[in-house]
Amino acid sequence: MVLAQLGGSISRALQQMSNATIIDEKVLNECLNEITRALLQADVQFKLVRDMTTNIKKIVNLDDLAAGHNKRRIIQQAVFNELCKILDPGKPSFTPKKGKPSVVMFVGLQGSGKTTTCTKYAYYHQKKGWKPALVCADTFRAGAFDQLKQNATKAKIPFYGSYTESDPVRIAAEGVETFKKENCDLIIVDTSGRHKQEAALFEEMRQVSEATEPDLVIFVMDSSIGQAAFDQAQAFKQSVAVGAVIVTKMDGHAKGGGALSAVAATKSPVIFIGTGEHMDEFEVFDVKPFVSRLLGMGDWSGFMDKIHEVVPMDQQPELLQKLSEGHFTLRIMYEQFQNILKMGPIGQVFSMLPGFSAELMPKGREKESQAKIKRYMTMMDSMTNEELDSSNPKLMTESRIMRIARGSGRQVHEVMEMMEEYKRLAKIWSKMKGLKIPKKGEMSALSRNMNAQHMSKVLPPQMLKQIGGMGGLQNLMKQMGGMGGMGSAKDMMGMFGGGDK
Ligand SMILES: Nc1nc2c(ncn2[C@@H]2O[C@H](COP(=O)(O)OP(=O)(O)OP(=O)(O)O)[C@@H](O)[C@H]2O)c(=O)[nH]1
Repeated sequence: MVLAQLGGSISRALQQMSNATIIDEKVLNECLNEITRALLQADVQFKLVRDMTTNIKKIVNLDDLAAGHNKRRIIQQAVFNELCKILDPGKPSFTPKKGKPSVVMFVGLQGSGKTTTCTKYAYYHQKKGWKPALVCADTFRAGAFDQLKQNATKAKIPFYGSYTESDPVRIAAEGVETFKKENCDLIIVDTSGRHKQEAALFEEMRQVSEATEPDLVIFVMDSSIGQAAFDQAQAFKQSVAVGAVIVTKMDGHAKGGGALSAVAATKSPVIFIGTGEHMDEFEVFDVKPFVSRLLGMGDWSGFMDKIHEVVPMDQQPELLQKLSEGHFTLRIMYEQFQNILKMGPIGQVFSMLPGFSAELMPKGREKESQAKIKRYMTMMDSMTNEELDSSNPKLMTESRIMRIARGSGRQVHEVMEMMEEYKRLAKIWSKMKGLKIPKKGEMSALSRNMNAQHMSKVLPPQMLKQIGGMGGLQNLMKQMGGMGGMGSAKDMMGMFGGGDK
């Protein structure tokens, strides 16, 4: 994840500081020096880093902190606030309203991902019932119109452009006019990529803006933008009224600090992030959860949303009932695997938990574990209903195992390995036996039933250790209660137990 390394370094600096018996000025300075180094290494602009550390020092007055105050928490909070301030200047951007025509113009450096992002933005709104349209005012890059046309056609979004007209101002104005007449409520204007050194192109961008009178100008920026980020972004802001930012390619491994600087230069909030080349790899951006995850402080609301997204509430009681009776079948394991795959990268989900940073989850291992899950599912596809619904592994005789291996095109030892995995999970789940199941509509009661003791029994030891042992777990559960109760123990354990092995 972009910025993961930065987040990891900052978390480590804070951790080191909290290991000190007394936090005095010297310890604080050392910690801030570490944080400064991490920010500079990640390409954050020097002035921004200096301002940030000055502000932290101003907020954290060690003399004023009464004994007993959790100094680490206060410092961590100050770092958190400063990073949030960079990504969100405090004033929200213009938000288009459904049914009311708005013009949104996209600008940015060459290759930043504008054309791709325009379509993602249109598609996102189309799915929510808007009537978007795309105008290609990029006459500079050969193929830009074709690219937009192709994307728009795929998403069934109307588009406007020309192979012959070379004046982008004219195309933009005509396109906007056309779509206004067609009652489109979100008219998106894609422009050519340009650098601040290209004065003529900047003048052209200003003219496109003048001709189309956009309600919102979005600055699209590639997360791998380096040290030059601040000046480039500032140049855009000075020429057109940039009101929001979209950071693309957040799925890569860029250092990402340049993007932080560029956002600061535009004094505009980040509203979406691009997380892949596909149309739906596009997410609404929320500053606090993002920074929280970055610093390994967790994102409870995101975590809960993800869980509810994967298993709808109405499907949970039935499963819990079976588990409380001690019936962990292969079919349940299959469904668990389906949930895990639906949930997307496990690392991303774990990074929402306090104490876990995305950095901790090696990408390679994640791919491997997903491939394994898919392999197991293929083998289970060759099983009979009776086998899937039984919780008696003895049913799986040698001849059945050979049959399943043949049917799924896998090796016998692989089927046996899958059965071992089933037994391991069944053992973990057997500890759920006797759990009191809340009635429908009483799901939050589950969080009361599910005490830390119960949880500690089912979590893999290394996971429990990372959470901070029993104490950490109790804290975690307390926070869960504060967030309205855990959605389902099944989901939580499904991920811990079945996800990352
Ligand atoms: N991995 C990844 N790739 C992306 C993302 N957004 C865009 N891209 C890729 O980045 C490349 C450039 O994207 P374009 O949309 O063509 O960029 P552009 O800003 O319109 O380019 P110019 O018109 O030359 O300025 C393409 O290969 C896209 O598929 C993203 O979020 N993640």
